[in-house]
Amino acid sequence: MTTTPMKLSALTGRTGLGQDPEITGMTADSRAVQPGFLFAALPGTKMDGADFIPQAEEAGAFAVLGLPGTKANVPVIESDNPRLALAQYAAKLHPGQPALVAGVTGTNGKTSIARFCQQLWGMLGHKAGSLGTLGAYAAGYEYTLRHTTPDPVEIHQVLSTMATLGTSHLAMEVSSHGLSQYRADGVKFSLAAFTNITQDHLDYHPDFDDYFNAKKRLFTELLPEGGTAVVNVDGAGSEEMGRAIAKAGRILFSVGRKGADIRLIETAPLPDGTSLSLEAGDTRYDLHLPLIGYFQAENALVAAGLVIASGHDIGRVMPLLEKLDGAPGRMQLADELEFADGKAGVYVDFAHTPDAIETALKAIRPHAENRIIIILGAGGDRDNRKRPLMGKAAAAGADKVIVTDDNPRTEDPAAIRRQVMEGCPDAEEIGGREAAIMAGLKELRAGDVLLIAGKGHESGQTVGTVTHPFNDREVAQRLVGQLKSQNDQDGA
Ligand SMILES: CC(=O)N[C@H]1[C@@H](OP(=O)(O)OP(=O)(O)OC[C@H]2O[C@@H](n3ccc(=O)[nH]c3=O)[C@H](O)[C@@H]2O)O[C@H](CO)[C@@H](O)[C@@H]1O[C@H](C)C(=O)N[C@@H](C)C(=O)N[C@H](CCC(=O)O)C(=O)O
Ligand SMILES: Nc1ncnc2c1ncn2[C@@H]1O[C@H](COP(=O)(O)OP(=O)(O)OP(=O)(O)O)[C@@H](O)[C@H]1O
Ligand SMILES: N[C@H](CCC[C@H](N)C(=O)O)C(=O)O
Ligand SMILES: [Mg+2]
Repeated sequence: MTTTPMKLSALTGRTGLGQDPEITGMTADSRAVQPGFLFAALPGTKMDGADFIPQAEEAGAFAVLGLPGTKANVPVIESDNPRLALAQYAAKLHPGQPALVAGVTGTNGKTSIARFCQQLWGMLGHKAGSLGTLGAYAAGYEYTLRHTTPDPVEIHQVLSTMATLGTSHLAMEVSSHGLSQYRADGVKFSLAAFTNITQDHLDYHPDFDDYFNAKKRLFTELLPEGGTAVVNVDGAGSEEMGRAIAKAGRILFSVGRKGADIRLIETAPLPDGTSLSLEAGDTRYDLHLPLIGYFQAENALVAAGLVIASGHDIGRVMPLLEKLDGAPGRMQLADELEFADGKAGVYVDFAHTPDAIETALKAIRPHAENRIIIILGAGGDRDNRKRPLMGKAAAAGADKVIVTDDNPRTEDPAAIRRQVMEGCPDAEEIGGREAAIMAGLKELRAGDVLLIAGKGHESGQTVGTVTHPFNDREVAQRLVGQLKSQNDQDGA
């Protein structure tokens, strides 16, 4: 990571500050202040950062950034939008980023697309990276993140490190929280992509319009004029987003069934993937995508669109889709149970919104000769209005529903389960996630599929404020192992 200590005046462009200390770092958390730091006193959702100015000064802050009227004993930089100012200053203090950064937003599909872009660029010979829910990755570099779109200081520390390592292409997820909190406003985007918008995060956004408008910022404010925006035209909200993009003078690259640039003509499920027939210009491509589920095809096309818009020939990019690996925990086959008359697949998926539950169940249906059993819960301290809708989508698309705990966080797990079950009153309720997975496995017969939804790649389950190790795939594999050895013993 590059940090360029700067005089406060040079960093902020402000003069007449009285003192002009050299700033060596910055943070919005008083607990992370070190001598020489600028402390950003941000009004938050729970607390007011201005209340922590004395602690920041005690820890050695040389300056404070805050709303007009902020008082401190060190120089104060007043700003009507201190979050935006923090993002701009972080980009200056930690300079450097991959030359090409593509931002990906939408309710579902961001992580998958970021991962696919990283792989495609890599296959085309670039040093490529991805940043988002799974963490930050580039060749020889892995960094754990607590957020899909981290705070601006962390973003620019990571981007600056990636640039130092020679990363030239980066796909990064830009969440609606990130957009409404200006976390990524210091990033220079060349490209952006939109997947879809359906209900999520209405605990944070006052209404759906606010959620939509936050996502729109990526295209109308962060992507510069003349930049290209790739849109999945089959995604909910894509028409309105497309109009906003065109109105703002950004170039629209559309993919999907009604895509102008890449048109999906036909798709069919295969035992181990999806067949795609596409048209781009006058050329037709018949491909075998090694990923299960139509939604993966949508995401792969958006990724291909970004890579083509980054300057690669479509004829070179398309065949590479046949080599994509799925993102961890997204419709991933965890294990199989074998019976005398056939097998039953156990899949792990990260569906944690009503639309994703519906989509994931539709995606897996062609792979179930018999029943689909779904295990789901809902995260605590998150949008509670989506819970009954998730339950309803589960009941509509599966043959049997088991409602269990996701990450209850600081909420009462039983109360969350009750809210999910408002949408699926006939579901079986099993609080412990491991017990629920075991019950799901024991239900399986030949031709059935078990879909364990909601936690995907996650390596822990957060109960209260403590995160216990828990990974759906590993737990499922261990329990399948137990069942197999039990069956072997019974059969012996
Ligand atoms: C709702 C939300 O997004 N909150 C984020 C926001 O917190 P906030 O500004 O509201 O914080 P607050 O607790 O009210 O405190 C106000 C200020 O006082 C400061 N403070 C507080 C205590 C103290 O002792 N000293 C101090 O300086 C805080 O650092 C903060 O700057 O800014 C914080 C610092 O960046 C984030 O850690 C925090 O994320 C919370 C923990 C969170 O859970 N966020 C999730 C919902 C989130 O951002 N998710 C998105 C979307 C995921 C997806 O769709 O995939 C993500 O990008 O991950
Ligand atoms: N294009 C899509 N349309 C609808 N559902 C999708 C799509 N892509 C993925 N999904 C569903 O959403 C889940 C999460 O996918 P992914 O992690 O790629 O999305 P995300 O936008 O990064 O999610 P998050 O907001 O949690 O970071 C998948 O496991 C799948 O169930
Ligand atoms: N980035 C998403 C992930 C949710 C995953 C799910 N397992 C949950 O805990 O709700 C969020 O923080 O809302
Ligand atoms: Mg993600």
